[in-house]
This record gives sequence, C-alpha cells and structure tokens, in this order.
Amino acid sequence: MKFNTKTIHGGQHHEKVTGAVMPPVFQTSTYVQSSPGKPIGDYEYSRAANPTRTALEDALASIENGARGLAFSSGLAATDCLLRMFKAGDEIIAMDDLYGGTYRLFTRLYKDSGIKFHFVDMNDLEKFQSLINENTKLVWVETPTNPLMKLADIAAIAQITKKHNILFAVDNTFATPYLQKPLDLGADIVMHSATKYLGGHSDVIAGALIIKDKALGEELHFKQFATGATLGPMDSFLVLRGIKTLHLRVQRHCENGEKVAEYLDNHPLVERVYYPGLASHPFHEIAKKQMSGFGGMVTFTFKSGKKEDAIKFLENLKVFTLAESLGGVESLANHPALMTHASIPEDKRKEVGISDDLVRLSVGIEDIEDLLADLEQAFN
Ligand SMILES: C=C(NCc1c(COP(=O)(O)O)cnc(C)c1O)C(=O)O
Repeated sequence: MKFNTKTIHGGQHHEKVTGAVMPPVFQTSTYVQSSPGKPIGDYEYSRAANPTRTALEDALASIENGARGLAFSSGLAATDCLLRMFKAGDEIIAMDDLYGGTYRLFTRLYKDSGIKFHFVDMNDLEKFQSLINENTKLVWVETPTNPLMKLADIAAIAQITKKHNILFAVDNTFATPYLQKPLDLGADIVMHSATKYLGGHSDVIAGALIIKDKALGEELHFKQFATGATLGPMDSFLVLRGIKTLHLRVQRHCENGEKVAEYLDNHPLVERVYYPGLASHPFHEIAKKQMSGFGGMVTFTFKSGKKEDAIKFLENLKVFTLAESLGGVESLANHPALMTHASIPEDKRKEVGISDDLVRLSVGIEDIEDLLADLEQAFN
C-alpha cells in the first residue's frame, strides 16, 4: 500500500457490529464482563485499550512502517513514557537543539533521576561517538530540529547505535512520515507531537510512539497502560481524522514553505533563513538524502539583530497568527526565546543559536499570495 493510501486505509477496518466505515468514538471507560475476569469483548478498561485509540494506534504504526503504535495525551507524555525504560546510571545522548519542553523534561524533571543526559551536535559523529560508553542506552534526535532546523543523518547514526546496541529514537514531528521515515532508515522508535501535523488542525493535544520491534512495542504498551497518560477516544478520533489528509496538507505546507523561505532569503531586512530546502542551508544535502520534501517550518533572523524588530514584526502580522505550536492548517508565528524555548536558560539558548531576533514560522496551507503579502506588510 502506498503512503497516500495508508493515510486513509492503513491499519483500518469497518466497525464489526454496525459496519460503520469510520471508527466510532467509543466514549466509554469500561466494558461488560460475563463473569469475573471474562469480558464479553476484546476490551476491559479504556486506560488499557479503547477501540477508537486502537484504530489511531494502528494507523500510526502503518504510516511510520512500525510494528506497534501508541497514542498519548501529549508529545511530552509520549517522551516521558519512553524515558521510563531507563534507570539511574543509564546515559542518554541527545541532539543539542531540541523543543524547549523536551529539554526541560530531560534537564529538570529527570534532574534527580540519576540518568545522565549529554547534548551534542549529532552532525559531529566523532564527538557523538566519543560520548558512547557501556551505560549509554538511548540516542534521542529531532530532525529537523525545533527551531533551528538542524538535521541529523538518521542512517549514519543508526549504523553507530546498532553497533553499540543502543536504542535510537527520532522525534519526527517537523518532517512527518510523508517526508521522512526514520524506522526505514534504521531508527528503533519514532516519537510525534501529534498535536502538530498529524492532527493538523490545532484542535487537539496528543503524542505518539511508533516502535519497530514488536516485543519493545509490548513493553512500552505496558508502561503506557501502567502510567496512564493515554489519549482519550474523542482526541484519538480527531488525530485519526487529521491523518487522513496528511499527505495533501504536508504537500501544500512544503509548497508554501519553500516560497516563504525564498521570499525571506531575498528580503533586505533578513539576515539568515533556516530552511532545509535552501541550497544555502548547511544541512541541505542531508535533507535531500533523507527527506522527500522540506516541510513548512521556516525560521529567520533580522539584519539588525534586534529583539524589538522581531517583536514589532510579529505584532504586525494579520494572516499569520502569533501563537505557540505548529503544523496546523493556519499559519502560525512564534518567538522561541520568549515563547516555546523560554524554558531553556538564556546562556544555553545563545550557545545553540536561539537569538532574541529569531522568528519561527509554521507556514500553513492558505493561499501563498496572502501569506507573502502579510509578511511584506509586517516588515514595514
Ligand atoms: C508546542 C511546540 N512544540 C511541541 C513539541 C513537542 C511536545 O509536544 P506536546 O504535544 O506539546 O507535548 C515535542 N517535540 C517537538 C518537536 C515539538 O515541537 C512548539 O514548538 O510550538
């Protein structure tokens, strides 16, 4: 089955009793048992499994080519569930540019866990390998990264993690499986903030893990069940419905993203544009190697380097909405230093390159002429 068919049919079947073509929202917490311990159907309690969430989890596994999909109440809940695989003394090597909330989870929530986190530019494979030791249990990569659009060579990293028998997880939120398939490139686990492109309409908070190995999938299902951060049936329905148009939406996000990046790259007030589709992007070659398109996320800085210029620009926008999040049909604009990455200490932000004049755009699927006209008027 091709990807554009999987988004609609992958892992799906009509409802057995009524024949409903779309999975109903099973808004129930529990299921009848004929005798103690003998449920009359396949379900006992919705934290363990719910038919609407099962339909979504099967769709997630299908579009990422995994053995098991798991759906959570948010992307960070999915990440937290994966971290419960590890214990004091274990070590995790992560990309040095990450979503602020992921960095906060790693450095503040797990600060006293005894798990040691290393943050490194995963394009420096020598530096990365120098950090590996017998305690290294997980490599965590965002590619492209939020918000600096850095890329990491998934296949190259996978070769190293396999050699050392280390789990390799890729946060595929920015690319989506329409553009990039980490499991096919050698990763063991894919994570999504399904809040973003998978849901695609800024109307649900959700997360996902898709696991290549069946047994590891079962182990993580146990942790999902036992910790309880599961996605409810209505939210599962919303994400599942979003997935059905993923291929159409991301295609338009890419078309508009490329045009916005080119416009900004030629603007006299713009210093630098971070977009994998620009030949000038430092990771353009990796993008061409592992992505089939370059996405809808565009980040840029001002020639003036001034925070106030970025703020004035953001306040002037009319079609782009100034708000956190990304990946919805509507175009969104964000100031990472004051918004999504404010939880990262200022010195660390500066170290990785998140400056106070950095603006991140989630380019939506509106008409490109309206989007470009809005950017033009916002600069003036
Ligand atoms: C809310 C934003 N990001 C969430 C996010 C997350 C967390 O997902 P949540 O569904 O918000 O918990 C994980 N990974 C990436 C790459 C993300 O971008 C944002 O960047 O505006």
